[in-house]
Amino acid sequence: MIKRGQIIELDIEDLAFGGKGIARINTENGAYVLFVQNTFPGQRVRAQIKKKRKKHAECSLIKVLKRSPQEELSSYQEISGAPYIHVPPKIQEEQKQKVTLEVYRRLAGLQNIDELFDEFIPSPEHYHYRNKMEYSFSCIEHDLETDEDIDDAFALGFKHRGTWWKVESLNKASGLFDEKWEVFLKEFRLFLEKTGLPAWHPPRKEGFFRHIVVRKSFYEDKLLINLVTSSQGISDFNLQKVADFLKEKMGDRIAGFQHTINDNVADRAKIENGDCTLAFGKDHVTEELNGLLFEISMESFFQTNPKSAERLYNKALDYVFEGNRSLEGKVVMDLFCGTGTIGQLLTQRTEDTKIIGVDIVEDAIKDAKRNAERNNIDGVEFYAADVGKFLKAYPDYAGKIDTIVLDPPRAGIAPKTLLKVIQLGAERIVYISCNPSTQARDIKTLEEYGYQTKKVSLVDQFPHTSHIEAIALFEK
Ligand SMILES: C[S@@+](CC[C@H](N)C(=O)[O-])C[C@H]1O[C@@H](n2cnc3c(N)ncnc32)[C@H](O)[C@@H]1O
Repeated sequence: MIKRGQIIELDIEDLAFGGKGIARINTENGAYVLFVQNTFPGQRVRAQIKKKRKKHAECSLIKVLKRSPQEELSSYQEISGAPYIHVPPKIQEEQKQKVTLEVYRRLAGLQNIDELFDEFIPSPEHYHYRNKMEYSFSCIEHDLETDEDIDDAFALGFKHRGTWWKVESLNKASGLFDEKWEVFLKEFRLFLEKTGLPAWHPPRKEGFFRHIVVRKSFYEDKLLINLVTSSQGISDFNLQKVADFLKEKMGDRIAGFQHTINDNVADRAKIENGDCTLAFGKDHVTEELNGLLFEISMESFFQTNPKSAERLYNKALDYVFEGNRSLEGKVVMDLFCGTGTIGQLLTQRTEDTKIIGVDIVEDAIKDAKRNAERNNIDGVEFYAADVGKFLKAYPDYAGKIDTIVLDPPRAGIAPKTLLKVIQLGAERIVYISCNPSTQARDIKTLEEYGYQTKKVSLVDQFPHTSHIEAIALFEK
């Protein structure tokens, strides 16, 4: 019988939601199922047993030993964040649709999901679609050619799958982000290495270079660069020299270059936070969505695939207005509104509608207010608050809200908050989710309290990953 920690070779036969490949083995107690994250049917893989249950085990992928016959080797460097880079996009999309609809059937109890399913909306671009990328430095490098670790290295790229300390240097474009920048990254790494200052040592929590965060505006075709370092050895660091090198090599593609000193060693600390100096340019970029302009600073949330986000928002608004409804004189709530994009886009389709946006992040609300002003939008009010607390503090909204747009984070809506949302008694709810499994759980509750699921669409915001965005329409 298999044991936890054991390393095993498996043939992946099928796919489950969340990028979990399914393998089966025979044991003395009968057939046994093993799920291996980030794998694809047809692959032979080496995996490690992480969690063992009576009838199944969860494994982590160590290495793909044989590619699936459905894969076509792409010229991009495979990174842990894009396990399906070699699977043709059309096949990725078919698989995503199949496994996601199964989640609604199984977890939400929607046996008629095939009838409710409206459409699968692919990403307009399958490559170079991301508008933000975070690269890590480490002096422990995982060498992709030899599959061995190198200490005292100067690696810059992405974490080796399943580790937080080893980095695989990016030597060519990943296919996800700006190609010109990623081709340049190797040259930038060699330049930074020559400063003599060390890359971060994650286990020892010492070193100088920690991360590079890059934001891209497709509208301006510009990049905002944030170099994050510690303060260890800062007196030997010449920021101007780095700025000059960036200017020389990337020219006016760089909107701004900032240097952040972050000495916080907590693993989950937000890496962009810390003392920030703007070396040149500006500290934000501007993106366009459906004709409206949004200023995005380094820290604020913005949909990662803006071209696909336009399709997502259009579909969500189609659901809000479906059946030629008029929202004139009505109140709409945009809960978990981030920088307020949905509420602002909604005003393009209606007049004299009051929109209330709520998000817990104060900076996002500040951005939302500033962007609404810049786009000359009236009738939208934004509040920085926890949605649950906000609804508790304003019980008078109950019975007065016509439509609610919900777009919670991956973890979904806290059960108590969902009940408060239901108590508002809105006629219609449009629920956007980046995690259909938590959405499916919430659908069960919504249906129990009298909301009927009318339609579900899927939007592929994240090609080459297992992630998918869903939009569901509910009516009372
Ligand atoms: C998926 S984003 C939605 C953003 C927005 N709809 C958009 O498209 O830009 C989820 C948002 O929920 C916010 N959030 C997370 N927990 C929250 C809470 N308890 N109350 C209010 N907002 C919360 C996050 O700050 C984040 O902006």
